[in-house]
This record gives sequence, C-alpha cells and structure tokens, in this order.
Amino acid sequence: MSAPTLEAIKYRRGHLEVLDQLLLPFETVYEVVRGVDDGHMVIRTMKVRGAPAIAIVAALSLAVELHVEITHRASPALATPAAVAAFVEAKLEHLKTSRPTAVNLFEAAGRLLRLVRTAATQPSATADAAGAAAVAAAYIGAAEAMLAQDIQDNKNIGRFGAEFILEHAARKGNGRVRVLTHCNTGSLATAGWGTALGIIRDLHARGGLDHAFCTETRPYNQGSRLTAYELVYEKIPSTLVCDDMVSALLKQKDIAAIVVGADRVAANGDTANKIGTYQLAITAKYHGVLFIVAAPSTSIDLETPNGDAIVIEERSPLEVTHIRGRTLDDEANVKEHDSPARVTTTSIEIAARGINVWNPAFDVAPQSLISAIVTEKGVITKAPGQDSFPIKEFLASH
Ligand SMILES: CSC[C@H]1O[C@H](OP(=O)(O)O)[C@H](O)[C@@H]1O
Repeated sequence: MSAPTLEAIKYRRGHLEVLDQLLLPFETVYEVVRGVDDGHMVIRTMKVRGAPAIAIVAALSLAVELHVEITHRASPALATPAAVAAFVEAKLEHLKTSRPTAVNLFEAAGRLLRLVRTAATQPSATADAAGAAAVAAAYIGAAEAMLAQDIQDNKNIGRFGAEFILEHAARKGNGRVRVLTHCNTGSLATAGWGTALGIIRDLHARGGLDHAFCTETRPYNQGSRLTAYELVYEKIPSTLVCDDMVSALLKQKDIAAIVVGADRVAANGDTANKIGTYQLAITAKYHGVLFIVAAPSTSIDLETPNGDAIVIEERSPLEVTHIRGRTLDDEANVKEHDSPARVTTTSIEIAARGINVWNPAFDVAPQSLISAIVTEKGVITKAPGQDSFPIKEFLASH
C-alpha cells in the first residue's frame, strides 16, 4: 500500500483530483473531478470539505472544464470573450448552490467573476476564439493561484496564532501550552498546512506545544476521522475526546486555548463554525480559557452584519442516526489477508428508528465569547474597553 498522503487537492492544468474524505482515515482514494458537475457533487457530498478547500475545488473544477472546452473541444459556444464570461458566471452560480454557509466559495466566485469580466474588456480580448482563449486563460490562472496563496496564508495564520497564544495564554511549567481544537481545519480542509490546525502545527514546530486535544466532532466526525489522522501523521502529541467531555477537560487538564476555524465571520466578529463551536466558546469563557478563531481574511464577510444573518446549512438526518466507520471484521480481513483492498467503510445505524432529527452543520459563536480572530494579515483583538472587534478598520489598514 502506498504511504497515505494529506494532500486533499491534486491539480495540474486540465486535471483535478480530490482525496475522498468520506473514506478517511481507513482508505486513501482520490476521485477525479472532470468539471463543474463533479466539483459540485464532491463538495455537496463532503468528499471534500472545509471552507478554503471548498472554494479552491469549486474554482479549479471550472478551470478544468474551461481548459478542456477551449483547448481540446474548441467549443463553438465559447467562441468569444462575452460567451466565456457568461459561461463562467452561470457555472459559478451553480457551484454556489453546493453548500451555503462557508463564505469563501461566495467570495472566490465574486472575485473570479469580476476578474473575467475585466479580462473580457482588455485589448487581448478580441471578439474571436483567440480573445475567448485569453479570457479563459485569465480565469484559469487566477483559480490556480488560489492553491499557493492558501498555503502561504495558512503559514502566516499559524505563525501569528502561535505567537499570540504563547504571549497571552497560561503556559505550563515547561513553558509550553495545551490546546484544544474542534472539527478539521488542517491540510485536508485547505490547500495545505491548515488554519486552526496550522496554529497547532506551528506551536509544535517551534517547541511551544505541550499537547493537542481534538474533539470527535459529531455527527460527521471530522475530529476523530480527519484531525486525529493529521495529528498522528504529523506525530504531534495529541489526544481525542468526545464532544461532551470538553468542560471536564478544561476544568482538569490545564488547557490554555481553544482554537477553531471559521466558515463565515460576520462584520461584528460573530463566527459561524462547525456545530458545537458555540458551546465550546461558552465553556472557554466560563473557565477563563482563550477562545481563538483562525481563518483567512476571505472568511470575513463584511456584507453580513452579525451572526443572525448567516445561513446555517442543515444536513441529512442520516448523519445523526448513522455513524461511518470500519467494522472489526474488516480489520480482521486486513490482518489476515494483508490486503488493503478488503477494507470497506460502512455506515452503522445507532439511533432508534422513527425519532426526529435536527442536524444543523454549523452554529454561531457570538463575538463577545471570542478572544481573538487570527488572519493571515495579523491578529484582530478588542482594545481594552472595546466591546466589538474592529474588523473593518483592521482590514482597511492591512
Ligand atoms: C479550515 S475551515 C474548516 C471548517 O470547515 C468545517 O466545516 P465542514 O467540515 O462542514 O466543511 C468546519 O466548520 C471547520 O472549521
């Protein structure tokens, strides 16, 4: 079996593959994304997830489709710059219907559409196939740039976040800190390195991490399946806890900070993130533990005034009534036959049939419970006496 990889997105011009996160941590299988319909499907079904990764895969799925249509099929429907711009707009609109809460997809779609419209008015955009190819090339180049930019942004988030925690949190006798994270915000949720998990990586790399804890993150188990996988893979000292153990953990285990990602940060700092984040923020406040949101500035939505205006995605009851895993029989098969092909992930029913289910995928942590918002541009905090984050001012000056 080839070594497992944490590369969630593999791309070269005209070809995109995503790691099927429904099968992790048991199987490492890449799925080819041939265009926008595939891109929409892998995002909606959560084969790829995480706010930045969703935006990047959506943008690249359209880049692949455009490349094939223009270069290999010379599609007559895309013969002019205006036709390419209209095509891009329609495809982006469709991609935006895949998942509603993470703003990164909407931000990327808006930015890429503006770029294409501008490209269509440039001198190179002659009213013929060559002009159409120039506009398509502008889109493809911008979508490809998102991959490298995201990794760079995450490295900066990691550095700023680690420095902030080491400066402000209560350290253990060894000078290190213990932190807890929720959901998965690592390499699998981004182009690489990660946001909140990027902070943990940075702390570990600089010798500042005593121990990382991660929650299971029901119902989809991004914590036990994905974050635990990344932590083990990176050999970061770490422990998994169930979601309902967090208050006890804060009380007993000397946790310095909780670090989480974000799917959308409203203009006032209210933050939508994986369901369970709200109760983590409450218990952090009660226990006097730093509660830190880590996200690229593309997760900040100045158009949304506060958390009440954020659309929260509700997902299938099956995610609650069933749990995805691998059966012990399969494990025995692997040992007996030493054949990874025999490993199959399975959904197991765990709830009484007939019970009603409510399954919101996200909740909102009010800004009053958040200690700091760490972005790639720096850390946003409230000055003493301020009761809200100066987000607009911060963005304007960075
Ligand atoms: C680095 S952002 C990750 C963000 O995405 C997660 O949601 P999902 O797994 O449903 O896509 C979660 O809210 C994380 O904080």
